[in-house]
Amino acid sequence: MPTSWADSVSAAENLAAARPRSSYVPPHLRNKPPSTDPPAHASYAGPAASVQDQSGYGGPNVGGSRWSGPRNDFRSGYGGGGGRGSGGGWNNRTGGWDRGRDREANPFADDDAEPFVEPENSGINFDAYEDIPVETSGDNVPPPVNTFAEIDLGEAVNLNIRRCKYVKPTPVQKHAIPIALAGRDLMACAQTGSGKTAAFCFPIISGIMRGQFPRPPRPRVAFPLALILSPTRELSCQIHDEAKKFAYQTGVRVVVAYGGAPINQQLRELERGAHILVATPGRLVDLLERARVSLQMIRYLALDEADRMLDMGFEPQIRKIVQQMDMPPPGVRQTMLFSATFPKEIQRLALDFLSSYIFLAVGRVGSSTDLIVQRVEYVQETDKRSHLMDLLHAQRANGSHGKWNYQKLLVEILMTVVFNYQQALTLVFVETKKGADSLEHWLCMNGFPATAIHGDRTQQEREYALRSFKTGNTPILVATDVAARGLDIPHVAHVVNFDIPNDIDDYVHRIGRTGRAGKSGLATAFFNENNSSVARSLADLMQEANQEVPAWLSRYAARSSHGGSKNRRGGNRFGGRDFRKDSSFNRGGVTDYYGGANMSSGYGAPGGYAAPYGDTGVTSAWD
Ligand SMILES: Nc1ncnc2c1ncn2[C@@H]1O[C@H](COP(=O)(O)OP(=O)(O)OP(=O)(O)O)[C@@H](O)[C@H]1O
Repeated sequence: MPTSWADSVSAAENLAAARPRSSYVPPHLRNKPPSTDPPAHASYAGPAASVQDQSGYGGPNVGGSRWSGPRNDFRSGYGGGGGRGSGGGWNNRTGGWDRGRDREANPFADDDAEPFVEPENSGINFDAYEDIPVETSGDNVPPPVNTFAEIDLGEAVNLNIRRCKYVKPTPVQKHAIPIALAGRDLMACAQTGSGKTAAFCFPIISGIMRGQFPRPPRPRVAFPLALILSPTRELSCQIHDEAKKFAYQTGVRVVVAYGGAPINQQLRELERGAHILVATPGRLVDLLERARVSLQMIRYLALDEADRMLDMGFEPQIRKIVQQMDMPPPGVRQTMLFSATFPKEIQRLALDFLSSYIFLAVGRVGSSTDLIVQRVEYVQETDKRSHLMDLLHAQRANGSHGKWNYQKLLVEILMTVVFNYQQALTLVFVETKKGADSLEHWLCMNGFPATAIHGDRTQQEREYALRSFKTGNTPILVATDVAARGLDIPHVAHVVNFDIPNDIDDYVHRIGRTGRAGKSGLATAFFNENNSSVARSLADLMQEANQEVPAWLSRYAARSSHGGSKNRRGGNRFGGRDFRKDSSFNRGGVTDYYGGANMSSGYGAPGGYAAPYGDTGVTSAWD
């Protein structure tokens, strides 16, 4: 008898291995009554409605009209049996991608070859997340879980969780997964590196596995059931890689589409069928305009880095994709927004995309994790390069010499990283593409193995640079904000903000490339007069993360708060979480949220987004 979740997964794995091959049940047949071989989980015998039953959630918007309306139409065409005559698509045993499932490449194969692999993916300080404050708001919030065993994700997904070496869910997973499995819309804010990708992927994969959907109506057109949008090509690729691991041998097919790469190959992949499409907005709009993708069967929409996706640069494209094509409206599809930062004006804007959503904040909205040791150095513009060189020299010598010395703590962190991983990686953020090229060149000329990534490089160059950095061949990466969000590079020990961003949220995301999954990291910022507009929010952020704030920075902060900070967060950054709790929200005319009213404000409506960021310096992260 299994005594723990790990034991039961292990037992299930043995069982799966022992089971004869012919007993494999493809996903489109899993909800059918059992023939000779009973399903592993009784709950899998039902359609999506049984998920709600399990959760205990009985809110009006889910149990009632939300699910009984157009969503039922989704399933009504299912069950016609047989494969499709031509083309790809799921539910087709003879002609579509199902044919190739046995040949599904093992996405875990590389992990075994990974030289730095750890015995379990629990992180050095994973328990550091346990005490983190969590806030949820909205109607009938489903209760959190403590273990993966409590969540019925299905046998195949459980096996993949084990293959990922995830021992227990992270706090955002504990809360977000039950909410998503209950069919609820969600706006989730949790710190960088805290496992948000799995938090939206697991429920999507599980929902597709247990759901019943009609066959795609047209050949050569992809009709994904889930769409995951992210702001950069590299992040989309990473989410695709992760999702393929989580979906391995579930029968759920994940396809990625992003700009800068040949479209023909992506079209071929799409033709073979895509349950889950991970995409950057620009390439997706292209595919939609070519009528090679239809969104009419979308059942799940996830926006990763949602605040970035809804800010000025991306908003028109997102509106086009979500509101002006053939995607089902809020309430029919399930929408999930995730980020580490959620400015209130973006929360307000997001109302247009959500239906009676739950707001989840793990830690304070927009805060950084205190696993990252943050240092701010006063460095004049002209001295930045030599200062960086000192810093890199000190790092190369494991912190043991050099005029730059961050005392004992720094040495400890670097030594830990060096001893644990042999190869500590350093990510240096600059503001402009030209600046990235020039700093990369200068570092190389001075004997430091550096490469660069920014929006003016070809996709091939970008991918090469990232690969070379990840593998440790080039342990210094100079980057613009194109690498600021979402990228999960395991051995980044040090993030240097050579140029401090104008937007404190960008700073939060940049430093979040280290100190991930419970491990500690170091972030150094070069501050000077040019950054005074961000002094206040930087000092507040550091204080909140229990970091030492230099006295000179506090003086800058005091000065900038008198003069009025240009930073978009202004005074309310640390004030609240769910903006629906603000009195100004209720005064804005959208008063009836908790009564279940339709919140959609539309363009120019009183509750809509009227306050663009102003000069945010977001020049290089668009894909
Ligand atoms: N339950 C878990 N146990 C152990 N490790 C986990 C768990 N969930 C996720 N991870 C690992 O944590 C790391 C960070 O996860 P992820 O990239 O999803 O973070 P994130 O919250 O999306 O970060 P960001 O805000 O930077 O996008 C990844 O390496 C992932 O494999």
